[in-house]
Amino acid sequence: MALRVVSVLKRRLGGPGQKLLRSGNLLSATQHRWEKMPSSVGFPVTSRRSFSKTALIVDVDHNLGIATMKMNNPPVNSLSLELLTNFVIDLEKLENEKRCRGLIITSASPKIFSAGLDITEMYGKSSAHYAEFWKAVQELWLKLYMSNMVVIAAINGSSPAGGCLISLAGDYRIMADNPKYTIGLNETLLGIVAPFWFKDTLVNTIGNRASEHALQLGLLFSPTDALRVGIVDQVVPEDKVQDTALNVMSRWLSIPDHARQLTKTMMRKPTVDRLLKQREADIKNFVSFISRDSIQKSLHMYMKHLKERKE
Ligand SMILES: CCC/C=C/C(=O)SCCNC(=O)CCNC(=O)[C@H](O)C(C)(C)COP(=O)([O-])OP(=O)([O-])OC[C@H]1O[C@@H](n2cnc3c(N)ncnc32)[C@H](O)[C@@H]1OP(=O)([O-])[O-]
Repeated sequence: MALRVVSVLKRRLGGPGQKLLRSGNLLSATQHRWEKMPSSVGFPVTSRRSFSKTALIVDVDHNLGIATMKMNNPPVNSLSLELLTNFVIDLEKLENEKRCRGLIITSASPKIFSAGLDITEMYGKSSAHYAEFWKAVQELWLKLYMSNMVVIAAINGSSPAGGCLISLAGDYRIMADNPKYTIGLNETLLGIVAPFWFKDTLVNTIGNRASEHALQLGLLFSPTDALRVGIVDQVVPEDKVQDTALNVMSRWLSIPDHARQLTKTMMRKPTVDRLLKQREADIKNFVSFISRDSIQKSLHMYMKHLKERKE
C-alpha cells in the first residue's frame, strides 16, 4: 500500500519530484526533502513510529510524512476532557515535527467516528469543570482548523455534533458509504445551540442557506446526502476509506507546503480570529448556558433517551 501511494506521489509531484523520477531515484520529493534534514530533528528517516495515549493511537509514517490518528475511546469515541487534551498535545507534537506534513484522523472503533462531545462532561459538574472542558474544545478546534499539516478526515462511522466539527476542521472529508452512518451538527436535537464558531465552520464548508437549514433542524445526513450538501467531499465503500485518504493526501502533499499553508491561513484566519477575540466571553457564555436548569434537564433527558434506545 505504502509503495503504491509513494508512486502516486511521484506521479503527481511537479518540479523536484519529476527530477527525482527522471534520475531514477525511487524516493518521492517529500522523502528527498527529509533526507536533507539532520537526523537530530526527530525520527530516523525510514522509520514508522506509533505512540498511544489514553483514547488516542497515533501512527507516524516518516517515509510518507503522514500521521494517522485514531480516536480510541470506546464505546463511541465521545470527546472527553482527557481525549481532547491528549488530542491537542499530540497535534502539537506532530505540528512541530517538520517531516510530518499530513494527518489522517479516523476512528479505531468500528461504526463510530465520534459521538461528539462527551455529554457527561456537560452536566452535573461544577462551573470550573465546564470552563475547563470548553477551553479544551476551543483549543482543539483552533489547533486543528489552523493546522499546517494537510488534515483529512477518514470518517469510518457516525459523526454527530463535535465529531462532525472535527471532520469539518480538516481540509478534506471522506466518508464510508453506509446508510447507517450519519454526520451533522445536531445540537438543537439535544436542546442546545452550536456556538458561533461551530456554525462558522459549517458555513465555510457548505454555505449560509444550507447551514441555516442543517443547524436549525439539527440534521444528521446520510453519506449520500452529506455528499450532496457538501459536508463531505467523497463517499467510498467502507473498506476503501483509508486507501482513499492516502491517495487524496498524495494529491494535497504534491503542492508546495508554503503556498498551500499561506492559502489555508488566508482562507481561515478571519474565522479563527473571531473566536480568539472573544475566547473568554465564549467560555463564560458556554458555562452560563450549560448551567441553566432547563439545559441540564435537556441533557439528562437526552442521555436517558440514548440508554433507553438500547433496551
Ligand atoms: C454547546 C455544546 C455543543 C455540543 C456539541 C456536542 O458534540 S454534544 C454531543 C452530541 N452527540 C450526539 O448527539 C450523539 C449521541 N449518540 C448517538 O447518537 C449514538 O450513541 C451513536 C450513533 C453515536 C452510537 O450509537 P450506538 O448504538 O452504537 O451506541 P449507543 O447509543 O448505545 O451508545 C453507547 C454508550 O455511549 C453513550 N454515549 C453515546 N453518545 C455519547 C456522548 N456524546 N457522550 C457521552 N456518552 C455517550 C450512551 O449513553 C451509551 O452509554 P451506556 O448506555 O452504554 O452507558
